[in-house]
Amino acid sequence: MDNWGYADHNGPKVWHELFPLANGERQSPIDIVTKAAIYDPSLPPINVDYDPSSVKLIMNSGHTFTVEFDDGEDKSVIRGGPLHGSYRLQQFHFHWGPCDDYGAEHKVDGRDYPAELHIVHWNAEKFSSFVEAAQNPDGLAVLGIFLKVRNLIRIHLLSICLIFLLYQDGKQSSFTNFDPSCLLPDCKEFWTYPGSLTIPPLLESVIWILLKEPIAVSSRQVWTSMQTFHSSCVLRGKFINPLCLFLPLKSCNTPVLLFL
Ligand SMILES: NS(=O)(=O)/N=C1/NCCS1
Ligand SMILES: [Zn+2]
Repeated sequence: MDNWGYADHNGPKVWHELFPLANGERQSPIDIVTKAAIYDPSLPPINVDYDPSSVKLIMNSGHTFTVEFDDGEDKSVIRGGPLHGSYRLQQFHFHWGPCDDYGAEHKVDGRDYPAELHIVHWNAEKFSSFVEAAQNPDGLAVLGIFLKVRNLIRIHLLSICLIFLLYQDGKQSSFTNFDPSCLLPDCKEFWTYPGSLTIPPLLESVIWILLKEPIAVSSRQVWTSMQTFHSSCVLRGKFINPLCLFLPLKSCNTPVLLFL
């Protein structure tokens, strides 16, 4: 089943048929039961240090769109929290659903969020490549951020927009000067646990760091920008780099994103 997906015939319920790790000991995603979480005062704060010039391209992977970074040196790294040393930024991507009621991968006390951002890093202090790091229990660190909407229609619009982009399967576009730390909430309190990739091959090599505070998608802005985005795509008929359309605007202490 190379064409794994999220349908009944190739979705998570049958991934174990070709990816036995699906029945492993530290599989992600999980439901964060907040009352069962244990506060560890010895953990330092999370510290991200991203160089905007390290962004390379945005591509449609067929399951999401991924923004990739130059990870040939320690230009953009994350440190702190449960991590020993620095982990190098490799890419970020989103997960969303067919409607605004669910779509994120992790849950919090059984609650679904409409979408989830994953910022992926690998342990370049111990390993020589992402691929090698991904084979080891402390190889990857993924920073997970939940997305919420001020009113539910908005993530649905995001899905519509991104489905449009996903029809451009395999397409990619160059991209310059983007600092993903603008996508983070001001509050960096987190939950952490040892888990896995949430998509095949489901490798159990991820130290998950999930921020407690979700980021907000503005409603008024999205509606306006959706019209602009739709007309520009229809007029040009070519792959539009969606990240050049994110305009993080700080407001009420939460980065407000313009999803188009
Ligand atoms: N969703 S995820 O971040 O756990 N999965 C990934 N697969 C390849 C790089 S990150
Ligand atoms: Zn992911």
